[in-house]
Amino acid sequence: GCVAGRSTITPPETDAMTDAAAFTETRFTTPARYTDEVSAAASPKTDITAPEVDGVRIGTFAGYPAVLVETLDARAAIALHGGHLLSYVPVGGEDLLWLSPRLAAAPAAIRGGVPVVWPFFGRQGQGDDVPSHGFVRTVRWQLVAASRDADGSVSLTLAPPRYADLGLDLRMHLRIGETLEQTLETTNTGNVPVAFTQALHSYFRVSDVAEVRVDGLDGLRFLDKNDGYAAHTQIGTWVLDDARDPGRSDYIYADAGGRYRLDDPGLDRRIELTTSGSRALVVWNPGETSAERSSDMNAGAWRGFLCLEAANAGPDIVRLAPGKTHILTQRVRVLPRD
Ligand SMILES: O=P(O)(O)OC[C@H]1O[C@@H](O)[C@H](O)[C@@H](O)[C@@H]1O
Repeated sequence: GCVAGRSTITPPETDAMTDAAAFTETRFTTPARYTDEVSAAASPKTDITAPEVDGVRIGTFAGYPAVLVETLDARAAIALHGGHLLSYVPVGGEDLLWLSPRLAAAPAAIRGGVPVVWPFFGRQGQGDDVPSHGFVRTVRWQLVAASRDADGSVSLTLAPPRYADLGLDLRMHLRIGETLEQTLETTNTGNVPVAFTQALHSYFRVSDVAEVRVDGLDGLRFLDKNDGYAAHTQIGTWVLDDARDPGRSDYIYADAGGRYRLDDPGLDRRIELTTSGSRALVVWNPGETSAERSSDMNAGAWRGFLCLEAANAGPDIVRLAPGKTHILTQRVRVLPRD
């Protein structure tokens, strides 16, 4: 199809950003509890007590036990499996998120929504012995707190199992209202500094990934994971234009400004994503070839989403001293197209 703009991909400049010596992530070992937690997640529990908060229920969504939220401004569903936001629908609009109609059975990671990637992105800085994207996607989380705010929005706090041997503790906060606000709060509970990576791996629903564009990346350097992490410079808006596979994009943008817009003429909407505590944005779509090998996506499904991942990844590594807390927040809302 014909696209509004084209991103120009320059030849690789330097491999300095992929120099192993520049990366000093903590090498994590799988927490002792992890395997048991994953086995337990294979048979999701449904006997969850609902908090007594207006607009908050416990039910199921896409077959998963979930926290169901309804406010005057939006509806949302959060699976306890993975603490995974599955759906966010502003009132009068359509879901901002894409969720695969062909999900793999639990305890597999859920394809779509907003997977929580923590405490490492992919296997960045790790060995082959750890699961890709960390230790919280495939285990059962707890709902820790829920409240209704003065403006009618609902705030939730969820937490994955506590892995004492990790030396890090994670809490996730969600605020469901006119805007979706999602925060990963990581505390160093040990007595040594920890360097970690992470992402809120949002799958945004689009009319056709080949017809959308992403603003807010112009001039940024990015690492192409499909090209051995070679560094390139983005010129103009992001559009899907990898000649090797027209559907493929696996880019980590560095020193990113934290404000991005996904323009979708087909759905007649613009999604605005703003972030704080994050200097990386990952723009991912598997492309046709790799999507076809995937057991949890229907044929052609890759056209229906684009992942914009608010991340600390690539050169953006969080270094956290004992007792300190890091906060990554994303805010998502729909803007009118003009
Ligand atoms: O299939 P998974 O584990 O959910 O990962 C999906 C993708 O997630 C992206 O964040 C990575 O950059 C990709 O390389 C990866 O393929």
